[in-house]
Amino acid sequence: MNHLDYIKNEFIESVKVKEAVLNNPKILNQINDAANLLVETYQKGGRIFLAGNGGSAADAQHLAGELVSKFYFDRKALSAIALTTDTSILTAIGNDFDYNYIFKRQLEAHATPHDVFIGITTSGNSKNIVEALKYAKEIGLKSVVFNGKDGGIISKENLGTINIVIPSPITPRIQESHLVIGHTLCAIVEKVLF
Ligand SMILES: O=C(CO)[C@@H](O)[C@H](O)[C@H](O)[C@H](O)COP(=O)(O)O
Ligand SMILES: [Zn+2]
Repeated sequence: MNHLDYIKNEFIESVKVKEAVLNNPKILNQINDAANLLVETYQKGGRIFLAGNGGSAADAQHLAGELVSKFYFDRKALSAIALTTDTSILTAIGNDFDYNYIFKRQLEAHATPHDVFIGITTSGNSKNIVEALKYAKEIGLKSVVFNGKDGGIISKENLGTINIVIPSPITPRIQESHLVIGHTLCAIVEKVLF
């Protein structure tokens, strides 16, 4: 079978969403603000916590890896913790409390108002991200949301300090732009700090 037209179309659609971001000054400024927030957080000794579900859990881990290990060049390790990786903690909280609290409870354990929480969701509706953001707001922990579609509950309830909504209704297309943003933030953090 020949899938070439389908393959080309997938790339075209991916590029279109990225172009929409490139031509949206509001989103570009939000990414700029997020970069400055991360730089300031590290300069003051803070840490970054990240979370998401499914593919966005993988993105959270991917970006934590860039910061803790290295991105473009070797430099001091930066503290970044993905809240998606410890199955004992995740199953205990899910089992003993509720799946909606798997990230909030970990923030309660580890985060301070000097840190930043990055919540990754394509719908803005995932309850465990919503609960984590509500808690962050409550304790004065700043947050960056990689969001999409109509921004969901997170946009309606204004839960993120910086709420970046990718203008697409398609989950994978949104995730692809989230990754460009995440990589760009890692690059800026590394460039400014080292
Ligand atoms: O990677 C994908 C789809 O590309 C899926 O695993 C996707 O991340 C999952 O369905 C998530 O549960 C969706 O959650 P969210 O983006 O709405 O917060
Ligand atoms: Zn996916």
